Amino acid sequence: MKKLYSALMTAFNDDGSINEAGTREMIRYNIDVNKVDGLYVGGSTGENFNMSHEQKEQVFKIAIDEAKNDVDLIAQVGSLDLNEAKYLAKFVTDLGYPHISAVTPFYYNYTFEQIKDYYNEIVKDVDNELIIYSIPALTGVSLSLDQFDELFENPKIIGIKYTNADFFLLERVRNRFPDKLILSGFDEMLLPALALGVDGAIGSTYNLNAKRAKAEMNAFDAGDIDKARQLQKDSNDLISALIANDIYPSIKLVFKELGVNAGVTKKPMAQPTPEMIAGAKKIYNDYLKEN
Ligand SMILES: CC(=O)N[C@H](C=O)[C@@H](O)[C@H](O)[C@H](O)CO
Ligand SMILES: CC(=O)C(=O)O
Repeated sequence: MKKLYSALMTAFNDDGSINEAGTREMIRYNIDVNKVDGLYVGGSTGENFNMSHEQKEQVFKIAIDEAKNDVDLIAQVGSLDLNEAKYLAKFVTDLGYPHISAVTPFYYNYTFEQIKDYYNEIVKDVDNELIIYSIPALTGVSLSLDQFDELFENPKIIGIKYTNADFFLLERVRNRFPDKLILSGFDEMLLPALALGVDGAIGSTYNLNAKRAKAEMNAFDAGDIDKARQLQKDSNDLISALIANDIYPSIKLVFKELGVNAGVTKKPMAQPTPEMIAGAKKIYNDYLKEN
């Protein structure tokens, strides 16, 4: 069975502090209504790279406290501060997170040797398994097939969250590492990723659209490609509208239409404008009301 994970959002108050109740509401909605298989905590969608260290700890605590063992949990602990990444890897492992993940270190154009050292350091002192978070469009770091192979020499590194539109590389990765966990990261390209044999998907829009994505996975597994394509088309109408309205703040605004207090994004992410709020209402009415 392929797994579907929502990339958990963090509900913020207007002053940039964490809205704990709202964050818990989103976790519950994902578990109780979306019925996702898991949550990816502290990723891009969670605005991890906007947060203070204390806020990262707070979110990791809230998520596991609310989700308990109801769904799988992956904690993204990667940081430009390797000591922080190592600390958080231990912190979430002690909290009981079954998996960790770490973004490729970015900004300084590290060599592959330095990137490899970063990953080996993060897992060295923790009894946990790590999923590489590869997102070249945001990090500028593209790993090659041979480089993934070298990272996988460490048995604690078990998979890739593959947020990359390079499907040639995805095919090469899938077939070179049949036993590794490959999770697709671009929601709008779920169907081609399924065709190449990914084990599941993690994404921001599953917060709102998990049922359709699950139905698409099921249609694909049943060999009903026409149905899967129709569902991907419907999803992409929604995803296009969310992107045009500014995706992260808009997912939170649509959550409000669903009765979930998702708070706002943290500055410098966009704060809601009247146009954005109207846009989110329209997205809800056009694509989600009947769901
Ligand atoms: C940067 C980012 O948010 N990536 C997400 C996951 O990897 C995706 O879920 C996208 O938000 C989504 O596919 C829309 O492009
Ligand atoms: C999956 C993705 O969106 C994230 O890192 O949040």
